[in-house]
Amino acid sequence: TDISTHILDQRMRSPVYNASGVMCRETTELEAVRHSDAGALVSKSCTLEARDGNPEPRYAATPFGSINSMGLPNHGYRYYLDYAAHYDYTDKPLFISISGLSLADNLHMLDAFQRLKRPLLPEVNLSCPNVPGKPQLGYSFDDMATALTAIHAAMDIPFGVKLPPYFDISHFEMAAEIFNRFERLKFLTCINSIGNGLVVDTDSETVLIKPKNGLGGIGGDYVLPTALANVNTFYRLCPDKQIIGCGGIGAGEQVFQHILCGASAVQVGTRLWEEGAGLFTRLNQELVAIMQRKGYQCLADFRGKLCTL
Ligand SMILES: C=Cc1c(C(=O)O)[nH]c(=O)[nH]c1=O
Repeated sequence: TDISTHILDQRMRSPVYNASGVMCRETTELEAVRHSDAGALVSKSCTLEARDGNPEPRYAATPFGSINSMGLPNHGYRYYLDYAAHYDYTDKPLFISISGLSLADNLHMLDAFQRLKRPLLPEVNLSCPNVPGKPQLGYSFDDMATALTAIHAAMDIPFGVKLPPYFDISHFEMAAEIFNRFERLKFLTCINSIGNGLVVDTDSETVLIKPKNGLGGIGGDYVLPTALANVNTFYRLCPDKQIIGCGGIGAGEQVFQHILCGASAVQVGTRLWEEGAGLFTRLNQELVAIMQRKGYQCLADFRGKLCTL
């Protein structure tokens, strides 16, 4: 049973890896993912300068997932640039998440990464919901089109975007029309957390996290139907791009479902935060078991083959 996959021309022995933001801010964390059974790794979204992020508590696990308002804590892009400069790309693909506070910052960082002349894969984050005062690009179609036009003009290497969840068919169509303008935009990672949820503790009658009156991005089981809808809809609307699925993955079954909906690879956030890097070994084993039960030899046997009624 072969669970390998490719993003562009880069082979992954497993289709599963971390979601940006989880187990990827420190080089020690990136190395833990690299030494695990994950098929790739992605770094924490970076900004021009290092950031402490929002006051704690800023992450909480809940019965069916998680809520976070980290506030983009990271060491600044040079830290991840150094990791990318020395990385051994023959091992597993390295994705670099970029989340500048301005288009100029994004262009500056992306240029620095492409000048490394290394096969890293930039994932431009259009969907951070937790930087106070910064509306996320993914929900402003004109601003997103402007930013992607400038990024595409500046980028010689292929890149991807990390997208927020969309919920309205016309929004799917408008977003896809924008993405399809850009040939070197090669992958779409769907979805980021569902922004600005609120989790309340009944006993204390209090929110769980400190920033933003307790509002934060929702992940985990709660978001699986939305994640699958975004994966499958962009899979159908953007046939020249690969889709990376993210959202609601806790077992091999959800890995299978994301791939069935069209994903070429999948990322795990909440479940990885809660379980640790051994998760990847478990997910790979569970995916193999499902494939064997169904008689599939490889991921292409079922990728994108979701049946409709
Ligand atoms: C990059 C900021 C993000 C953050 C964060 O750092 O607060 N949390 C998310 O759930 N998604 C993000 O994209």
